[in-house]
Amino acid sequence: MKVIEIHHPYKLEQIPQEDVVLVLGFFDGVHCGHQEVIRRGKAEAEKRGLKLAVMTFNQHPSIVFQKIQPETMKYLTTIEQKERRMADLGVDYLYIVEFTSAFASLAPQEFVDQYIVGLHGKVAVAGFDYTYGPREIATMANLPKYTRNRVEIITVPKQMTNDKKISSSEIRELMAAGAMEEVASYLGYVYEIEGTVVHGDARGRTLGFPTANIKVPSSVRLPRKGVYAVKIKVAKTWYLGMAQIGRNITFEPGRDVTVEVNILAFNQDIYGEQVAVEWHHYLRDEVKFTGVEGLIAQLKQDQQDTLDYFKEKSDD
Ligand SMILES: Cc1cc2nc3c(=O)[nH]c(=O)nc-3n(C[C@H](O)[C@H](O)[C@H](O)COP(=O)(O)O)c2cc1C
Ligand SMILES: Nc1ncnc2c1ncn2[C@@H]1O[C@H](COP(=O)(O)OP(=O)(O)O)[C@@H](O)[C@H]1O
Repeated sequence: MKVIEIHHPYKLEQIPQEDVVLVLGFFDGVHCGHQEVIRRGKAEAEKRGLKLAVMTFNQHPSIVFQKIQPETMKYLTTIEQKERRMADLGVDYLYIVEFTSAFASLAPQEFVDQYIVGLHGKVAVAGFDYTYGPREIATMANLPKYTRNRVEIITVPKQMTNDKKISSSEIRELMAAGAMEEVASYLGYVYEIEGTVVHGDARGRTLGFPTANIKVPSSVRLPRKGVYAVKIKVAKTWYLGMAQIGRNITFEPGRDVTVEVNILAFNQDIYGEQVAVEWHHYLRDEVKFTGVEGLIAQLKQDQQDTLDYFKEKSDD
């Protein structure tokens, strides 16, 4: 897959000179609904012997339209995660357009001329609610008016599970509730974050439960605070772990939220490693203990609960 980063206006030499099926969307999370749209594009591309291109943005349009501060936006996928999932879905060209005011102010006709026809889109595929300008006029229903027979248009209807629309906002709500199994069923994979192992207060080892403190970019959306059964990938190997997203309230009231993972049956120095954490199951809320004994007893219980959870899952 070739990644093409675009800053409006693009340079002609950036655009591959071949016809493509072009799939449009922001695709935060690349969830089951998104996957369906992209698979539809892939099928159309294969049918016609064309390459598959996807156009997404470097940041969410609401940063420009609703004047949201970029650092407060929390995403389900980083650009790198999105790229990997797109590559896995068989995308040939991934356009990442910088969502700037200049780009946002394109009229629908300009957008279609420059960013669908101009990117050699012979077929445009998007979800039913895709917009490319003012909500009232820049709809999928109006797209033929602007493409004027130059492009075949395929609108993918909303994808449902249990009578609910699969949407990034629904997934964000489930994340805020810690409902990670449901999150996984909507995403089509277990929610995953990536970060670097940094130094903490070196207290974990004194409790008998060393924890890898994971620094994640501020744009990464974390599940609700609490304790989870997780899997963690260290140097290409996956391990079981128990994690806490919290403030270590027993020791340091008021400190920032940290992500820490005690890796089960593991004893290595991994400071500086890039790791990935899969959030499988919410176990409990963070508790303020009156002494370390209570915390240690609870950590032993968490370890057992984690093992039980994964054992039950593998028995299914
Ligand atoms: C699975 C797990 C559960 C935890 N639960 C709690 C908790 O309920 N209350 C709390 O104050 N700290 C909890 N902690 C955080 C410990 O207090 C923390 O790991 C310890 O202070 C070590 O911090 P350090 O890595 O900065 O040295 C938990 C940590 C893990 C890994
Ligand atoms: N089972 C384990 N789980 C997590 N980290 C471990 C484990 N065994 C050893 N380590 C190492 O110990 C470090 C954590 O020890 P800890 O005392 O909690 O210190 P810190 O406060 O710096 O995180 C980890 O970053 C890692 O390098």
